[in-house]
Amino acid sequence: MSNKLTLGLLQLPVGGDVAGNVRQAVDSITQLKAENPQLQLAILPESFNGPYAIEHFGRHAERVPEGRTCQALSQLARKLGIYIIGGSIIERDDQNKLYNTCTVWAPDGQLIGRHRKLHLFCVNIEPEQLGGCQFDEGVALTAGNELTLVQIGAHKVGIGICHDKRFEELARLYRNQGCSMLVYPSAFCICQGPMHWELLQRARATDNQLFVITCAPARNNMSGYVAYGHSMIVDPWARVQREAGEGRELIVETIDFDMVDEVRRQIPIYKQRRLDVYERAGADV
Ligand SMILES: O=C(O)CCC(=O)C(=O)O
Repeated sequence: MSNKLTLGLLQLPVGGDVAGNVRQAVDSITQLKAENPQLQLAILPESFNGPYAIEHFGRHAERVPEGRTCQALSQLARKLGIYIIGGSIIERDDQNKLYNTCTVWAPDGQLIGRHRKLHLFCVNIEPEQLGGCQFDEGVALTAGNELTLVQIGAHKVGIGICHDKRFEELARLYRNQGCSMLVYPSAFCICQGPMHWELLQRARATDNQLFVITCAPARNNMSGYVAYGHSMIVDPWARVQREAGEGRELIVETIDFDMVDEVRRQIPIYKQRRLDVYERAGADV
């Protein structure tokens, strides 16, 4: 049985028109599937339906799964018969709290995962460092409290959103629970992107010996928050298998999960861990 999966990364520009952003996502996924009938999974960027900006979050928030973006993704997944990892949207719950949420849709249109970003993005980087970056999602958003593991075909996939990928503990927990792929819809900015984007992705892959996938918005120099782009597929050897540039780009790639077992067999670090020592030293592993 084939252990392969064909996936698409949609590195799309995001503007202020929510309906237009959703239409663009639907049209682009439809086009990708028409040109690549073998496509099984489409992945969208963080905040793909509205600007990634504190003052915008409340304006384009919606209920999950009743909201318009969610319904569009559900119908599209069913129509095309594919999985969709729906980047992220701003979710509003019944207590009016807002979350940065990734929804995951099965080929029958059912919602099979809802990940509320666990680690809210909060940095204050001074301008001397590549122009600097100040952001505090906690001003507007509430953090999630759950891991989100979904089944894509035969494969267990762990979901995180952008800043979540800085936290090795989360990736380790997913690995412990049997994941062979981690997906992080993301939107690093042009300050931290050059320093940490690829490094973090390859680090998570090296530690856990699995595929690590990111999908980012296209760069737009006119927006308040300038995204770095560079959507990327890193394989379980921690090699960059595919990488987008900065602009709008649709990537289709087939990944082979046999590689996960191959790496784990040849470099068996998981079995070599000294849990006895770590536990004695106080680690919660
Ligand atoms: O962790 C970072 O440096 C960037 C994170 C980010 O942009 C986000 O979480 O949206």
